This record gives sequence, C-alpha cells and structure tokens, in this order.
Amino acid sequence: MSLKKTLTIAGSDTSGGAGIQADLKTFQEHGTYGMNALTVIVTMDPNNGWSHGIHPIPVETLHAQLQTAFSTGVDALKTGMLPTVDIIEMAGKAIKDSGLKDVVIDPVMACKGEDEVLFPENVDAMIQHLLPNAKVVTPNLVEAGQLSGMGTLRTVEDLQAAAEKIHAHGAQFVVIKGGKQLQHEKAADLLYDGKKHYLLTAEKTETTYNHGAGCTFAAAITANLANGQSVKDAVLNAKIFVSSAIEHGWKLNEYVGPVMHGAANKFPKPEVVVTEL
Ligand SMILES: Nc1ncnc2c1ncn2[C@@H]1O[C@H](COP(=O)(O)OP(=O)(O)O)[C@@H](O)[C@H]1O
Ligand SMILES: Cc1ncc(COP(=O)(O)O)c(C=O)c1O
Repeated sequence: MSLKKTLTIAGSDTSGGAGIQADLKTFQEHGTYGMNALTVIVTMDPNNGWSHGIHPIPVETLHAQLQTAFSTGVDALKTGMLPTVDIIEMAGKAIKDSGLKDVVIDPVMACKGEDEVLFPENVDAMIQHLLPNAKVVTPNLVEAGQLSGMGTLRTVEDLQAAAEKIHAHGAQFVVIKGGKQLQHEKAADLLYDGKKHYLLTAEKTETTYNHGAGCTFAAAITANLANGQSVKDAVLNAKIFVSSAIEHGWKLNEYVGPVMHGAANKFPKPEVVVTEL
C-alpha cells in the first residue's frame, strides 16, 4: 500500500498546537504521509508571560530540506510561517521549479492572539513570490487585509472585495477565514474561485482554545487535495475538520489552548453550510 505524500514548509511551534506539529498531525489524520521543511523555530518564554521567540532557520538549510523533500516526491504541499524575505523567496522559487499544482499557501503573518503583523516587509514578498504559485491561499482577516491592501475587513462584502484583489495577485482560489472577528453570527469563511463567491458557515464555538486552527485548516485542505478532492470539497471537508478541532479545543496550560487536531475522526461531525453569494 502506498500513501499520498504531503509536505509542509513551515515553522515549529514548540508547544505543539500550531505550525508543523499541527500540520503533521492533520496529515496523519487524513491518511497521508507527512513530510516537513522547517523555516523557523518558535519558542515561548516562561519568564515573560510565554511571549514568543522567533528563531529563523538559515536559508541554505531550508534549501537542503526542500531538495530532500522534492526529490522524495510530493503530491500536495502547504506553506506556513515563513519568517524572512529570503526564506519566502527561496520557498517560492523551489515551489515554482517543482511544477507541483496542489499548493496551499497559508500566509501566516502573526501568532494567534496578536494582531500586529510580525514582519511587515514580508507582505510584498508573499505577493510576489508565493501567491502566483498558489492553487489555494488561506488568509485570516488580518492577513487578507494586508494582502489586498484594504486594511481592516469587517463584513462579508469586505471579504468579497478583498478576495478579488488577492485573486488578481495570481492565487487560483482564495479562502478568507472570517473566524471569530467577522461581523457574522456564524464562523464564516469566504471561498472565491475567480468567478463565484461561496460562504461556508459553521456554529461559532465560544472558546479561547483555538491555537493552531488556521494551520490545521490549511493542512486539511492540503491533505484533501492530495487525496484527489476538488478544491471546493477539500475546503468544505477541511472546514468540518477544523470546526470539530475547535469545538474540542483544550487547556494546555494557563497561556494557551490548542485545538484537538483529530477530533473529527472521534466525535460526531459538525455541520457546515455552503451558500453561493
Ligand atoms: N470560535 C470559532 N468557532 C468556530 N470556528 C472558528 C472559530 N474561530 C475560527 N474558526 C474557524 O477556524 C478556521 C481557522 O480560522 P482562524 O482561527 O481565524 O485562522 P488563523 O488561525 O489563521 O487566525 C476558519 O474556518 C474559521 O472560520
Ligand atoms: C510556527 C507557527 N506557525 C503558525 C502559527 C499560527 O498558528 P494558528 O494556526 O493558530 O494561526 C504559529 C502560532 O503560534 C506558530 O508558532
């Protein structure tokens, strides 16, 4: 028996809820074979309220990892936290040269709970080097505001306008995660395929235990694509997967609560409604 091979080009979240840890757990739950190329190590300082430390991996080390991964063969990949312009450029070139079609770009710009973009200079680099390679790009509200140049997004109409601008940068499908902050009674995400807009809605879970939700969502889309699903089905099924993961999020310590990555394979699945706008 052989498995579909999924690759994450992303950072390590030492606390285990987000980053490559979330991606590899999610790949496994989808029955794919997970591989990773590490871009940065994120640590948490116990003497300073668990504030994040960001430790980029040298760009040559990333290059060597990408050579390893692509020579192994990849069916679908995702990107996560890419901390420097050099790393973004290198990853973008390697993805382009690989000729792989099923590419999911999760344009991570901040750690959960922080609205400040970590490295503002990375936004232009993402637009230039990553978006043209994206079959699917999955920004949250803040990231979509940056990539579209529209700033703060609040309504579904804002999401539609932003998705069209991001699509124009070369991403084939745009998924904007409304999440908790969008002005909507449900947890709503917008999917734009270049012609039509769809709204995917699930019940909002009242929780702060949502660390790793974005990574888990993008990794599930990646695995679903590797397993042969259409983009629309891959996004719908990933939304079911992450909604369940959030519903069963749990307290790791006094600072952070990760999602339960594989909850959808253990508990009844939440309902997600798709509406064409
Ligand atoms: N409180 C919540 N209840 C249900 N779904 C949520 C909630 N918060 C976020 N989501 C969903 O989780 C997925 C990831 O979104 P989000 O947490 O905003 O991403 P990110 O981690 O990139 O900021 C999206 O499908 C979003 O709609
Ligand atoms: C390495 C890494 N990647 C990505 C993220 C983003 O996580 P989330 O899925 O909660 O947005 C984090 C957050 O801490 C992280 O440490």
